[in-house]
Amino acid sequence: MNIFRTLHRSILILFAVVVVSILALAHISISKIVAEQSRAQQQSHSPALKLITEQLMRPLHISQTLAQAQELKQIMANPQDREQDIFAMLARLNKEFDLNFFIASEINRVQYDSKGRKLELIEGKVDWYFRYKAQPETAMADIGQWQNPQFYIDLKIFDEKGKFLGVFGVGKSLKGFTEVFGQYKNTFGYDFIFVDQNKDITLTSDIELLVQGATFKNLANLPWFQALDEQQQSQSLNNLLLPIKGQESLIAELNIQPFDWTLYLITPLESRQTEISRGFMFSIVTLLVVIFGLFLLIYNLLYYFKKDMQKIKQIDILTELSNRSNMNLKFDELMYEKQSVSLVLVNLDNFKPINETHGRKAGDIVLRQVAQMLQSEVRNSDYLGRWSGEEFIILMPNTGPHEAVDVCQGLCKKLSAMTITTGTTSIQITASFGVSFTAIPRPISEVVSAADDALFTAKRDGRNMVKMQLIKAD
Ligand SMILES: Nc1nc2c(ncn2[C@@H]2O[C@H](COP(=O)(O)OP(=O)(O)OP(=O)(O)O)[C@@H](O)[C@H]2O)c(=O)[nH]1
Repeated sequence: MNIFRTLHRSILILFAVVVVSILALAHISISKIVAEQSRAQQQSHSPALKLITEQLMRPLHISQTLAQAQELKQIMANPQDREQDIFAMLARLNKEFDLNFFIASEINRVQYDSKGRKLELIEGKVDWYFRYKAQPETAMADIGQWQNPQFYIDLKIFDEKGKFLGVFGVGKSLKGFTEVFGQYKNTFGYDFIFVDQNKDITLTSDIELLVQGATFKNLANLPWFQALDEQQQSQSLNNLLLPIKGQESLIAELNIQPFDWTLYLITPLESRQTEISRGFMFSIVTLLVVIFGLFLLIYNLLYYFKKDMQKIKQIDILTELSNRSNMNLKFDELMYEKQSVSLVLVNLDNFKPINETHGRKAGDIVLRQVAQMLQSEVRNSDYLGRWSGEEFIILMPNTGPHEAVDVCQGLCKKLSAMTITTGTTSIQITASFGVSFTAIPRPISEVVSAADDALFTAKRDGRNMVKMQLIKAD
């Protein structure tokens, strides 16, 4: 049946739509997760870069710029005569940049700082100076002054002829760093560990790892680093996923070129998971809403198909009139309501020869046009249906048999006057009518049987006429 094919096809199309939607949404969800993941990745890096720029690069940049100044080189070439100028310059810089500055002179082996202090650079006593002097690097970052630890950037100063004049340095209290790190940790949930070329932890957001006294903690002593195998320890730790302090954490590694320091950015996955899962949940909810929407659509379509099929089941396909079973139901309804009914059987005369002469298709056209004509002519209160092959039935509620006969006379006349055209041929038809009546509830078979008798009489008496047969007991 066509309806089944249509239903089948629609379900297949819907199924395809559902599958395509799920695939599309899955794709979108994955893209979202990846985007979220990348965003979280970037978000974790960008504040770190900002921190490096503000806290490390700025002092470096300031000191590098100042180290180029002729005034500094002149003072450092002749420090013993210009001590006042040195202190005045350092105090001025301190005021301007809010950093501690110092000059360590090679000429008189004295260190001057912006707080107005002087310190003799004696070998064996002031370690850093002689250690640094011996190294080839011209810029170095270090932690010193252990009573109040400072982060230092030291630059070697040379005169025009390349003679070593000493060191110009910028210092920043470690306390300031700890505060900034604390803020970053609260906002972004991650830890910083800066290590120098010896893997000594110079700056960190983890207070437990901060330098104590004059001793640095070393990366190699941290439990999570020790848990790595030798190969991992010697390679980059970038993108390693490790349990650190009981939390799965992702490590990002950044090299800070000018000092040959390395920054390890440790992000506990939990902080990222919340963000990513938020995006993921949104996609899942969207997916469920779409699936639910499609489900509702399919459900409604099936519902309407079912209704349509029920309707189709009650309708004769050729004539589109109510079929026999539907007319049986209508009759039962009228009986249930205790209505009197006239029942009419309308049988086309000599229909077999029409089929034989003009073909069955033409016969179908005749049946369809007769059905249309009868439908337009019966009263609004009447029910018309196809009873069998070339036979129609009319139920006339609350209509006496004589009134029904009158209505049928009119129909009989109209039918005989009808010309049906099928392609090039015109066909004339007539019909015989058998009328019966019931005033009380009865089975349809009894009423139809009486109408059939009347119809037989009409046929026998020459066709194209209306006959009535009442049920004996009435
Ligand atoms: N084209 C067409 N023919 C049908 C259909 N249903 C039944 N018929 C034909 O209707 C014809 C009925 O023939 P008969 O029962 O001999 O009746 P008749 O030729 O009309 O003669 P009377 O009723 O005695 O006037 C048969 O040839 C059936 O094949 C249909 O749906 N379409």
